Amino acid sequence: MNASAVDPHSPVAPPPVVVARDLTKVYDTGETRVHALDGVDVEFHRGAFTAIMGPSGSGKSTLMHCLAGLDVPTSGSVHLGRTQITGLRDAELTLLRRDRIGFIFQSFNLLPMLTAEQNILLPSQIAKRRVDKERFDRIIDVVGLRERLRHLPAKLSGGQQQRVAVARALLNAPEVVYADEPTGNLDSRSGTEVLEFLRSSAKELHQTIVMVTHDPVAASYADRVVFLRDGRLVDEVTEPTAELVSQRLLKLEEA
Ligand SMILES: Nc1ncnc2c1ncn2[C@@H]1O[C@H](COP(=O)(O)OP(=O)(O)OP(=O)(O)O)[C@@H](O)[C@H]1O
Repeated sequence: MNASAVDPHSPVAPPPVVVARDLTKVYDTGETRVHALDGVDVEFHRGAFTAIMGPSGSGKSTLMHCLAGLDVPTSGSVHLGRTQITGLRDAELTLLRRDRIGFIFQSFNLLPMLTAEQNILLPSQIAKRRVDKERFDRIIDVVGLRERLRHLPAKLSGGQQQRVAVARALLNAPEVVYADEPTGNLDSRSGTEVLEFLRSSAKELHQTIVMVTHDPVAASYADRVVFLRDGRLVDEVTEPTAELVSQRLLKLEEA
């Protein structure tokens, strides 16, 4: 069965992969206190592809950073599986991010002197992790990089570079992949390729993906879109279309 089709409210549904409870983040700059997150409760289930949207300054990046252990919330909790990541020490967080979370950024963050293949394998080498050859081959074929494995990043298009970054993030089958504006630097054709790949890896590899985006078209590839305003989760759409997402976003910006 397709894991993304699991009803999360069913009594036999598996527990969510990521759970945030009453998450707050206050930035105190001396003169002002900004409530970047103001009591956010959210869950992400295995194989779900979720987009986080909201007007500029609504707290999207702060939420993703707190979920991923890149930033520490002022209060509230975040669990990844059974691990409560809020409260972990820096060294423990570093290992957790390395071993259990995948990251995709707007800038592809590839090392220029390494080939596509070497870039994809690098995190596993650093972590001294055995590479699952079958998964490697499957991912390479799904992202369509077979003919490009020996190329340096400079010889690849932007879309191909981002596909290398996506393959790198997925290779270790992390419990969750966080993607921060993954198509922000891509032309629309390359962006579509990357989004289609993210969608198929959620559906076919049951990969849990959480993506921050400003783009309603990008968000329409997700199964669910959650909307933030002023640090609060205020709306949600399942099976989104770009039109529906645009309308909801417009409503938030006008409110
Ligand atoms: N380091 C910081 N110090 C002070 N205020 C901050 C800091 N980081 C973020 N903020 C504030 O917190 C709020 C949420 O910021 P955040 O970057 O999470 O929003 P966003 O929705 O990701 O915005 P954008 O869409 O513009 O990237 C904003 O008001 C922002 O100014």
